[in-house]
Amino acid sequence: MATALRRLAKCSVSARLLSFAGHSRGRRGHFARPCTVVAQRNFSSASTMTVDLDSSTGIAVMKLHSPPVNSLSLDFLTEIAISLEKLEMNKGCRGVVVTSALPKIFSAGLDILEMYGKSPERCGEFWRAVQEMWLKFYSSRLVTVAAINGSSPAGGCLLSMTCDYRIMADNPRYSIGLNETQLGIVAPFWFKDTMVNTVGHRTAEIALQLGLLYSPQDALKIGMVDELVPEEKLVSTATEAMARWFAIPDHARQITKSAMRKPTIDKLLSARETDISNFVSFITKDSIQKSLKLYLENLRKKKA
Ligand SMILES: CCC/C=C/C(=O)SCCNC(=O)CCNC(=O)[C@H](O)C(C)(C)COP(=O)([O-])OP(=O)([O-])OC[C@H]1O[C@@H](n2cnc3c(N)ncnc32)[C@H](O)[C@@H]1OP(=O)([O-])[O-]
Repeated sequence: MATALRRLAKCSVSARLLSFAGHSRGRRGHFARPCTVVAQRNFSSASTMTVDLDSSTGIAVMKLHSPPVNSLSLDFLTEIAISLEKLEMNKGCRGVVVTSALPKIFSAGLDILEMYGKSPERCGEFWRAVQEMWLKFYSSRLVTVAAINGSSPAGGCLLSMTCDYRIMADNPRYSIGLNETQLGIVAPFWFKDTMVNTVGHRTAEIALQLGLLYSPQDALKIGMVDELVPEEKLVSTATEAMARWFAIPDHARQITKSAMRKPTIDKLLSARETDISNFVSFITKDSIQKSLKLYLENLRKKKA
């Protein structure tokens, strides 16, 4: 299953390059044949998520469902990327709302168990999937709205920041931010760039160094999220928000999105392999493995 998913994901990379307005030719200078995707009105992609496309509105709702905390493992990242790819290739789809099917948690971020005690090869494979998920969302032709219905640390925050618009449930028990330094690890340059593009350089500098997690109210103040609503109104508000974006001709909006995001995307595309080897040599260091072990133990103690 995992191998099949990853094979499909490779096909998906080519499709992303084909589908994104403004730069449809891949960096390697060739067109690859897109994957064949059967358009469906409503479909479930896998047990770890549901994707429902309303063909009357063109809005798909992607609900993440990987208990206990929607942590982003290699397989889950691959499934998310493939699901977005299928929607990209469906002409009836114009926008996607990303949310969680789990109570209180949007996503706990990258699966720490994918970074702890794993072989360098596996770490490299995992990191490529993280990159792929980011590339796919950040360059999506679709209008993407994150409906953040729970805590969203680190990679969860990153996923939401790849979207065009973020709406969070107004619950002070939830938090959001890039807290990597609290784990003794470092957000790579493209996490940092996404944060800078979202909240500005100075705020990102403080937030990243201190690994800050913000309450929804504070996240709204710094522009990490765009709107707060009561939790029960989250998905309906997200679909309403979508109408503002749909009112703009798709091609004009897509080319503008590309112009805003292309330099950040190109920076990763031109350094993908180096970024993977940097990650692998960093994460497999004894000192970093010790930090992760300690963090995992603390998570478990907190639970006990
Ligand atoms: C360079 C790299 C960049 C890195 C980027 C990242 O995203 S780094 C990621 C940074 N992410 C973070 O720092 C977030 C850390 N997580 C949290 O802060 C909290 O879990 C929570 C607020 C998300 C949910 O609180 P809650 O009280 O509702 O739930 P709970 O706390 O009781 O956890 C339930 C179970 O899930 C487990 N588990 C949790 N997260 C992860 C994970 N990411 N992965 C794997 N497992 C995880 C937890 O150990 C426990 O397992 P057990 O004991 O049942 O075997």
